Amino acid sequence: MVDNYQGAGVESWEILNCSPDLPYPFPNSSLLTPSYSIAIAMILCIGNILNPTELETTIAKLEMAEFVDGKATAGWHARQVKHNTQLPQGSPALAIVRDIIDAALQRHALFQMAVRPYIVRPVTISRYDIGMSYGTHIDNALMYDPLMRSDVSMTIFLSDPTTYEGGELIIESTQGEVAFKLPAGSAIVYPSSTLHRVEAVTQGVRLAAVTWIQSLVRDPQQREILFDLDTARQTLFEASGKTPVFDLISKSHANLLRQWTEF
Ligand SMILES: O=C(O)CCC(=O)C(=O)O
Ligand SMILES: [Fe+2]
Repeated sequence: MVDNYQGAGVESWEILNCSPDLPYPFPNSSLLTPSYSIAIAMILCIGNILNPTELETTIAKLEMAEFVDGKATAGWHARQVKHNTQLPQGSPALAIVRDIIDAALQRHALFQMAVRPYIVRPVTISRYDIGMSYGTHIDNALMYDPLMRSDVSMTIFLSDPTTYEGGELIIESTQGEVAFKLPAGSAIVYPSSTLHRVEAVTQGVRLAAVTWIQSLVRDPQQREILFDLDTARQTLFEASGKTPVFDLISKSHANLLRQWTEF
């Protein structure tokens, strides 16, 4: 088996345009259109990570669940700026929602292709009521149970963005800050190496699932090259089948993957 994604219909994948200048949602059926608008490699917004049924079940579980102070799971420095609540370990709702999201991530071809997950942490479910925020921080590089390195951070937005004010995820780069607030059920994946924060919620409630991933390809620029090559060869395959050009790109893709993976 070469990989899981060969021949997958590119049209069925949905990349959202992350550009803050454009209204969301901004579904984009072409994988060839750049979807990341700032200089950090591999910031990707993925539409409909959860389908409507999964989203509905998740929200129903969270509406009845009890949340606790989120400081417990932050590193000693992030704790100072973390003002939110989370589902506690042992919460029945957490177990159900984790299963739903885990299954959704495993079957999602675009997530798999862009992130190349080796270890995906069980999600944390957070809730920001009015006045809550999470100030600028860097995510822990190493995480335990299971022991892993965080390469990719992910937020799955669970609340309809029209139901709350504020709560944008802000990612800092040398070129400035970019704000993300995605439709419910959509996700952003971004390198864990970035400083980021969640703006204060000023109206409504922001629910989100966050997690961290150790990738088979730790370098975001290498991940981006592999993603672009994979996208190009699959688009070529859709257009003209298994041509010699397709074979050449597939060869380069496979051989770079061989050079750059670690586990
Ligand atoms: O809720 C978010 O969008 C991000 C939260 C975050 O940065 C974290 O939990 O480390
Ligand atoms: Fe974070």
